[in-house]
Formats: sequence, C-alpha cells, structure tokens
Amino acid sequence: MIKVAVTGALGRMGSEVVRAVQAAEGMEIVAQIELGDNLADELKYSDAQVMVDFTIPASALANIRTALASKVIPIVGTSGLSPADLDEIRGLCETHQTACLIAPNFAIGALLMMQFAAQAAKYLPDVEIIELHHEKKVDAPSGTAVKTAQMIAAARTGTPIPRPETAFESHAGATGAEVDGVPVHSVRLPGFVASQEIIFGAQGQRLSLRHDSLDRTSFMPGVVLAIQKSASLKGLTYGLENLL
Ligand SMILES: NC(=O)C1=CN([C@@H]2O[C@H](COP(=O)(O)OP(=O)(O)OC[C@H]3O[C@@H](n4cnc5c(N)ncnc54)[C@H](OP(=O)(O)O)[C@@H]3O)[C@@H](O)[C@H]2O)C=CC1
Ligand SMILES: O=C(O)C1=N[C@H](C(=O)O)C[C@H](O)C1
Repeated sequence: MIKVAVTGALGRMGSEVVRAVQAAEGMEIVAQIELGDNLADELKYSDAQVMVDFTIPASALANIRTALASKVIPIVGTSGLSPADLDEIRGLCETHQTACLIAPNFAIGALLMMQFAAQAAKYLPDVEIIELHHEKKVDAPSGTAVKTAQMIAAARTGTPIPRPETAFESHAGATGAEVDGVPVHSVRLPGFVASQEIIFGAQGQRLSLRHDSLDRTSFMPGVVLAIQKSASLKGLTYGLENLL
C-alpha cells in the first residue's frame, strides 16, 4: 500500500483527492493536513511516502520543501509556481535525492488539448488562449494556460503577425496578458469548473481546441496514476504527460 498524505485536504480538490485515494486499490490515506498543522511532524508520524498538494502557491512551495527534506515525494497540482520556484525544487530534488511531480492539469483530456496545440503551433503561429474558471479561483492566468503557452512557444516555427503599432487599449487588459508571446484571457464566472479554448487563426480559416472539466472527478484518474507511478519518478517532473 502506498501511504498518501494530502495537504489542503478540506479544499475543493483536496477533499476529492481523499475520496479518490480511498476508492483506489494499492494506496491509503495516512494524513489529511490543513493550514496550521505541523507538516513535518504529520509526514513523520504518518510514515507517508507521497504528499498530494492542492493548496495555494505560497503554501505549496513551503510544503514541497518540507516534503523533500522528509524524503516524501510531492505530487503537486497547485498552480502559480514560478520558473524560479521550479528551479529551486529541481535543486532540492537533487539535494535530498527525492523525486517530485508538478502537474498544471491532471485531466487527461486537457493534456491531449495541450499536445494538440503544440502540434498545431508548428503550422499555425497565430494563436490566443481563453481560459474560463469558477469565480473562486484566486490565481490568473491558470497554470494550464501558462503551460499551454510555453508548449506553443516551444513548438512554434513561424512568426506570429505583429499587432498593429497604433493599437492601444482604452481599457487596460482588453487584449489579454502575454505569456511567452501568446495572449491569454482569463474569465472567472460561476457555472464553470475549468475550461480552456485555444484559437488558431490563419487566412480564411480558424482552428479551435477546447477542453471542459465539468466536475473535479475529471482530475482524479490523473492523480491516482501519479501516485501509482510515484516510485518510478526521478528528479523534478513537470507535467503529467511525462507519465503517460
Ligand atoms: N493541477 C490540476 O489538475 C488542478 C489544480 N488545481 C489547483 O489546486 C489548487 C487548489 O484549488 P482548490 O482546491 O480549488 O482550492 P481551495 O481553496 O478549495 O483549497 C485549498 C485548500 O488548501 C488549504 N491550505 C492553504 N495553505 C495550506 C497549507 N500550508 N497546508 C495545508 N493546507 C493549506 C486551504 O485552507 P484555508 O481554506 O483554511 O485557507 C484550503 O482548504 C489551486 O492552485 C488550483 O489552481 C485545481 C484543480 C485541478
Ligand atoms: O483552480 C482550478 O480550478 C484549476 N486550476 C488549474 C489551473 O490553474 O490550470 C487546473 C484546472 O484548470 C483547474
């Protein structure tokens, strides 16, 4: 049995993870950790092997540091970690000889959408991303949108058409935020869990790629898979697609 600790266990995602691990074979919940608990002690006394983290960026980084120092493998879905944070975590994995997985999205359909986008970007350089989430999401743009923009930027061979130099925003933010040269628009509304649309435009044609998470169970097969494969991880893995 893989012993799993969950940080943010009372949150929207954390509570779903607890249910999914309890229903899965070959793993068990040994600790449910909330803000204010002593994480190092909880990991030590529960003998946890894996820590699943769905919290907030500031907490996630601190939790990852503690888990790695305790030789517990962090499996992290929390969005908003910066490239500098990832570099630090990569170094800590080496220092403590312990692996870590950070996955901006655990839904298999969303991973496919990102991979299809990278493929399309080889031929269609003009692209924008619209991500749509529930009204309680605190970070923007979403981790998924950031990773998608990174994948598009890495795959893109052509040069996107520059925006007209005379363009100006009468209302700040109207044209979206630039992430690795890709405009990203963040929508926050009740009625959404997590959706993303990637729109490629070209002469006389348009390609839209869209994924919708209709509820949070959509992320659970990916979380369970990551726990199952945790023992085979080496160093920092960024993206669940590396485990498929
Ligand atoms: N990778 C993926 O597939 C997905 C990622 N996410 C990401 O997961 C994160 C959480 O989302 P969501 O569940 O909706 O958010 P919630 O606000 O519902 O849950 C976060 C929970 O973490 C708790 N918390 C904060 N700091 C700590 C800490 N140091 N130790 C333990 N618990 C802590 C909060 O407690 P309190 O309320 O007391 O502050 C809260 O219960 C977000 O970053 C989101 O973007 C979400 C869905 C899918
Ligand atoms: O906060 C959420 O809900 C989600 N966060 C992740 C992100 O920022 O990409 C993953 C998914 O979009 C749901």
